[in-house]
Amino acid sequence: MNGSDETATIAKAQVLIEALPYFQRYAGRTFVVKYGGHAMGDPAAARDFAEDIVLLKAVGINPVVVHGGGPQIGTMLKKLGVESTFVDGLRVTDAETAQVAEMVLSGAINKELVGWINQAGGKGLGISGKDGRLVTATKVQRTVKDPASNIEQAVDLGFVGQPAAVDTTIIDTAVAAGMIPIIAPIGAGEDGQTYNINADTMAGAIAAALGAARLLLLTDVPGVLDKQGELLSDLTPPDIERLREDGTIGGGMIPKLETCVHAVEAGCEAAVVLDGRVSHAMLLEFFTVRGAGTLIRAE
Ligand SMILES: Nc1ncnc2c1ncn2[C@@H]1O[C@H](COP(=O)(O)OP(=O)(O)O)[C@@H](O)[C@H]1O
Ligand SMILES: CC(=O)N[C@@H](CCC(=O)OP(=O)(O)O)C(=O)O
Repeated sequence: MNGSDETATIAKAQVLIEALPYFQRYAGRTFVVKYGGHAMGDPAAARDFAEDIVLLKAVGINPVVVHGGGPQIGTMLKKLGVESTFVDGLRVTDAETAQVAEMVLSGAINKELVGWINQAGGKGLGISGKDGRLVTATKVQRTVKDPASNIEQAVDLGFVGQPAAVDTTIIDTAVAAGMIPIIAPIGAGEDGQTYNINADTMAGAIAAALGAARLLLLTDVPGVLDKQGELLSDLTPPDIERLREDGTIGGGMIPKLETCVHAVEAGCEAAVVLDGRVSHAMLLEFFTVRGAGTLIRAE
């Protein structure tokens, strides 16, 4: 072992020693982790992510992974010559787009993630919201303001769904059998219609239904930032409302934080927005005194 290997090993051991009380505190609890499509782009980071998930399982925590894949769906649609548009961060989904989204999310990405988890020594079980009737979806209804008249008008997003009911039996069964559920954000309606669901929304609904100790949203920023770009480390739902009103948060951060508020108000203990680009970001968040990212708790 050379000098720099030794230093790295000592640093890892120090993180693990610091982590011991946290392992005990969370043993037997569920962590729902949303892994976004952007974060998956870097194979080294993906390997670290899979190792962290398997480590959580090894120390007695039950990780449940919900993955995205927006950029990957976009690439496939482009190859097929299909145009994609978004309303409030949601992909307008016609029948062909729904088919492509299911193929990319439930087929390619889901199985790739299962592969990484298995390579890291875990037992991944790849499913979507359809399996075991995990998520029954209903169509999302949205309105947008017409800039000319300032009047709210209904906009049809097609087959974009939201979880209306969550039956966690398949997750409970997989966890009891020592597996790590890896969930694609696709659901079916009562009538069997396939719905494309925003991955943050899917993760929040599952975290709420499981009464998870944590909902973790791994994204491409250090957390929620103030107007000066400084990290806001603790937020409550009223803080989030204020940040929204004064324009501090925008874009994709709005649905993300809506999901966090919904989850913590519906039974998840706390949600965290953190930087999925940072190596071992989850371990730093959970198992160090300093933490990382933005923690959101109900008041
Ligand atoms: N106050 C804020 N703090 C951090 N990010 C913000 C804020 N307001 C808007 N954002 C945007 O939200 C983005 C994260 O949301 P999104 O792009 O939907 O992430 P993901 O693809 O990981 O789901 C950031 O990259 C940033 O551009
Ligand atoms: C309705 C809707 O927008 N669904 C998303 C599902 C994937 C997703 O949310 O992936 P990320 O987390 O990587 O963005 C989409 O079609 O892109």
